[in-house]
Amino acid sequence: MAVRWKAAIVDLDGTLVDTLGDFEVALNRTLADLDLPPVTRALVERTVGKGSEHLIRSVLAHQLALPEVGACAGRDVQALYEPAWQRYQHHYLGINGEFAAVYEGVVEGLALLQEAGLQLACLTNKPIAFARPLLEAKGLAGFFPLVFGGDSFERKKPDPLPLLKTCEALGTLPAHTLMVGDSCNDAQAARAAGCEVVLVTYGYNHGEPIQQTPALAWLDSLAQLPAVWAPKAL
Ligand SMILES: O=C(O)COP(=O)(O)O
Ligand SMILES: [Mg+2]
Repeated sequence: MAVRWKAAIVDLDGTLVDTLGDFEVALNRTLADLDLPPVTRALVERTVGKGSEHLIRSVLAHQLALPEVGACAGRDVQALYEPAWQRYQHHYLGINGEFAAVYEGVVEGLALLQEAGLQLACLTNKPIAFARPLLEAKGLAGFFPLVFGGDSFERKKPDPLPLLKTCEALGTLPAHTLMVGDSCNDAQAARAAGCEVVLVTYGYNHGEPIQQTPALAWLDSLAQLPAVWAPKAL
């Protein structure tokens, strides 16, 4: 069956790898350094998806507002952001991949995309310095000749710019490039760039059901990708 796309751009966190454990550990070591209480995994799950800067700012705001923390001069998000970002990079790079797992069906799904003749690029909102070693550690780097992070371009998803730039690097038109992601950020960026989008149901979407987000398909596993181009195979 001929596939109408020449390339696929694949998201990382929540689509290829379940990284909530890494986020939780790196954030909680950062918060401990700053003498702030730990976050819950549920808060992390609701907050990831818009890059590390957004994650750190949101978590600091949430923890500083806890009744047990109490107001203290000079301890606001603005003042704590820079030290938090420094500690977070240190801790994240120290554990990158250790508390994370590749989702079932990912290796099979990526192999199916390759067999269908699609070029692959990984496009994540996490910093490129975190993304490359994570893909290496999880045995997925070989699938992706192109990897771009949240700091690779001027703006992050949901802005269409990173998708347009990735299409340029792939040498494909957005209309011939499929986006595979787990959140409304991926879908919004794809729509604005002119790429079709397939969403997985098992990732992180700010606590909202992903089925509310328009997409070509919502898949429980990347191994179901052929159903998108050959619906009768289901
Ligand atoms: O770091 C994040 O915010 C999530 O990144 P993602 O784009 O790979 O889902
Ligand atoms: Mg994601």
